[in-house]
Amino acid sequence: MPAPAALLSYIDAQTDAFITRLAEAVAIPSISGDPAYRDRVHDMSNWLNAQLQAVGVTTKQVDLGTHVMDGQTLHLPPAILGRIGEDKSKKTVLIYGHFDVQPASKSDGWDTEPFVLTKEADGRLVGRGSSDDKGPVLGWVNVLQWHHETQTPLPVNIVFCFEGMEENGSEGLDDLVVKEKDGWFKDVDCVCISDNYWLNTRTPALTYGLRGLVYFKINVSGPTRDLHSGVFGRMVHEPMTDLISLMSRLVDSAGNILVPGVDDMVSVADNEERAIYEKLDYSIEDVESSVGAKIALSADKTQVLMGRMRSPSLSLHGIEGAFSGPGAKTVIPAKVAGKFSIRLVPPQTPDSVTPLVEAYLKSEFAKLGSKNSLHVELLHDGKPWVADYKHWNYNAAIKATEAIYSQKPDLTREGGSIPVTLTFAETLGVNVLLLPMGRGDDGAHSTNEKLDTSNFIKGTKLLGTYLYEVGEVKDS
Ligand SMILES: C[C@H](N)C(=O)N[C@@H](Cc1c[nH]cn1)C(=O)O
Ligand SMILES: [Zn+2]
Ligand SMILES: [Zn+2]
Repeated sequence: MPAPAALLSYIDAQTDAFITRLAEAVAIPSISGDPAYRDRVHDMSNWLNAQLQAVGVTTKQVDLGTHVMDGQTLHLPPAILGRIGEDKSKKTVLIYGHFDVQPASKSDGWDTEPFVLTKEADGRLVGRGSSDDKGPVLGWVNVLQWHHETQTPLPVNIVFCFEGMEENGSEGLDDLVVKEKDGWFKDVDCVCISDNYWLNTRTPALTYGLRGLVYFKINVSGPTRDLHSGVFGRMVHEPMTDLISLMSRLVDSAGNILVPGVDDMVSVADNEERAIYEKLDYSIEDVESSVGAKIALSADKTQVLMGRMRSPSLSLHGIEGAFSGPGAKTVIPAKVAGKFSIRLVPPQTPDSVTPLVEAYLKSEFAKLGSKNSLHVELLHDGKPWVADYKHWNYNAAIKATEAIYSQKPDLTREGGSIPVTLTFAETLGVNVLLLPMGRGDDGAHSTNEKLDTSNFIKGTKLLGTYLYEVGEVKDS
């Protein structure tokens, strides 16, 4: 049965109400990576839990214990497990999403307040989390609302798993999935995650791969306090000088990873594999308009796409403890910490890459002849994931996309990471599908993050239609 026409017209009619609900969600600054905002992530868990209950979902909030961040012991935000439908004749879909967000402040260069959802004249809904991942999570709630109000049974049983630590390594969630394998997650037939983006701004996508991640912090320390550069400059080893030197040895300007062995783990694409990327609807203009500058690493679109989808990448993120304020402070910082991460692709794993990075940093540091101290920390990690896109779960999503967008979706691999994806696939032994709602230029993790109203509304219809297509699947 296709999605009922009444559901689709209800979604259109509720556009303003759905945007108002998204605005409420965006207004809660649920930044998981900043201890100062941890209570707000808890608030967000409570808010979403109430929204789910209001549309008929049975839920429980699960305490995931504590963890240490920046030297502080913090309570992890409770995950939300939900369930609606217990009909043994129907398939059971596990839906995952996250309600935490990346940090954002106006001073980063936002044109509007990041935690005030602002509707632009062209339909863009601008605000932190609009696309990653509050809009998609609320897409599911929107679909349930019609079923609840009209007392229409769902075409499938749904199990939900929503978390508030995805942007920081999904701490505690893997253990919960393993623990609930034969409990809450018993009978799950497939997984659907809406937490990534189309490749471009035109073509809907289904995603069958994610890169993994190892995120490092390299601490360099020396003096017991910050020093005056006029008094101590050229008298002592300076931590920042050592750190910059180390960080400059990690990656070159063409994106090559300089840690020996890391790039070599990945085979070169043959012609058959290149053809997959050649066929995708993408151009150098797409990447350059998304980033707002003509800075693509190559003029060859296939090369650029493979850089994101099937190659590892190393990015330098920042330096804690470095002077970054206005003015010209003549300080020698006493201790600094550089942060960088490597996105991993098969066959790389955190276990195979981490020792190479640690050994390289230690040997390069030794070459500096510095008397400062180096301490390398792995902050979090996740394995890469690739799925079988010939599975019925993908066929259902292809049909749903054609029904809503009258277009065949691109089949993509995502450059980002969602650590729990592989855990679902391996622990539950089921197929996982990524069904993105937003466009490639949404600016997730960036300033002025947005979700287009049309993507929010059509994306809601897509999620609903996908459930009806899964409900139609007869085999396995
Ligand atoms: C793709 C997903 N929406 C996402 O943004 N994932 C994050 C996960 C992460 C890991 N460490 C910090 N964040 C990402 O890929 O960066
Ligand atoms: Zn996300
Ligand atoms: Zn994210």
